[in-house]
Amino acid sequence: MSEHPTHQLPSYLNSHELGPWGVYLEQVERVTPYLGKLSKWVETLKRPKRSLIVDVPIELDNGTIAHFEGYRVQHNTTRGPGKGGVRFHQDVTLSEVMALAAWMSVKTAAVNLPFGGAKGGIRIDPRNYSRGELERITRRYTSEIGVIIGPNKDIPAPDVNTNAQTMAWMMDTYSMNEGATTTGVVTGKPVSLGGSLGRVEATGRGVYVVGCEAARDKGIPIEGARVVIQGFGNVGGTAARLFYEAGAKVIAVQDHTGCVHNANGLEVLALLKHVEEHGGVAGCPDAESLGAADFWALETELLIPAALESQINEDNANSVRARIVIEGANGPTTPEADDILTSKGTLIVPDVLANAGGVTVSYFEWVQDFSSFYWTEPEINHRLEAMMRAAYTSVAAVADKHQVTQRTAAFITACTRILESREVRGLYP
Ligand SMILES: NC(=O)C1=CN([C@@H]2O[C@H](COP(=O)(O)OP(=O)(O)OC[C@H]3O[C@@H](n4cnc5c(N)ncnc54)[C@H](O)[C@@H]3O)[C@@H](O)[C@H]2O)C=CC1
Ligand SMILES: O=C(O)CCC(=O)C(=O)O
Repeated sequence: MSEHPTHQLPSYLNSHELGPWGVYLEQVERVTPYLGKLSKWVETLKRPKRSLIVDVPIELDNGTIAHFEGYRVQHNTTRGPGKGGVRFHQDVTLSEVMALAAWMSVKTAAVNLPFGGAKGGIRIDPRNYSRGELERITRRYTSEIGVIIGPNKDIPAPDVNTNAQTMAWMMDTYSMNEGATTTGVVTGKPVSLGGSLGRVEATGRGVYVVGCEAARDKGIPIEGARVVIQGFGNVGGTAARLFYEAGAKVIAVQDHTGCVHNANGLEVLALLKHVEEHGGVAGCPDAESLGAADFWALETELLIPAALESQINEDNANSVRARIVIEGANGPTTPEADDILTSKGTLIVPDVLANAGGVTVSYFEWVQDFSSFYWTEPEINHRLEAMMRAAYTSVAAVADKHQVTQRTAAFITACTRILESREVRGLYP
């Protein structure tokens, strides 16, 4: 009998040097023993279904031509169309987008939305470009990835440094190329274009809801609880406001401009205004500035990483003194840091559960666009909160049953759903 190398990964997929993709592969390794007979299919989770790298050329305001590298990765579409945001960041890589797409597959399955996972990105620091240049970049990128996106194929949404305006340009470009207005091709659009009420705040609201559930499990009252947040954009800023309004004390915030700290609690509304006016938290009045090492070592009930990947790692995990980590960001904790925190008794509510509020309301938006029937904001928030609570309860129950972390429990739930669908669909075209 000849030996066929059936499980050999393509070289670009198998290195643990590959940053976030390596982290994701490690997470899949950890869940495999819990998948029973379905583990036969686990290889499908270790390779993206489709990865597209595109050149995005535009004319800059000064008349020169610039080229940007863009990506769209569809990790898995077994349970439905690809779904996931588009990131504009100078450090975006294919490995990062592959991992972010894979986490979307796990996330949509963990909360049982009828989607697969996808993600996109452009390697650019948007702060260095004018609004007109960003519009041209977004439109050209949309045309380049237009062959693989669509309301039944893959539906982009906002992520780091993109917003409702970016989605409006994407929707308009796709619609012009198709010759028909197609609102359902992206979510996170302006409400005037078929966007959903509540989408802007949805991810932060979901973080708040599962944060309250986790705090209750740990016997921590939200009123007076200390909260430390990294990232003060869409996710971190909204979560900060909701915890602050519920009586928690947001004692420190870090963003790309620095860290600010006030042991008595920051004035979150004033801080949001300061960021709007100055572009970052640095220089905020009534707060002292803090070095990064001191920021991570702050004693706190809740720590919310809401910026980028691998921020809690083997260099700082030992110093973390948080009782609960709520992962607003995607992939903020490396597997090594996961182990260190877990051994210290820290409860980690994983990204694929904690930040699923955004894609949940994106799902509501997609449904509303298809039916052209729009829901009220209280209706949306009520459904979102119910789905987040149900997802938290079911992941916590799986964690309890198998005596594993909530991350492994969320992966067990999600990978089982994806691989069951894979098995019943079969492989042949
Ligand atoms: N926007 C959404 O609906 C969702 C976002 N996420 C994830 O949440 C995280 C944050 O996304 P958004 O809030 O949308 O982005 P955003 O662009 O609105 O805000 C990003 C924040 O991170 C900060 N930041 C960037 N680099 C940093 C660094 N090196 N150190 C400290 N802070 C830094 C920025 O200053 C900013 O405050 C990302 O991991 C994203 O993938 C997850 C689910 C949905
Ligand atoms: O709203 C969406 O479709 C996806 C949001 C996203 O990119 C994420 O959850 O990481």
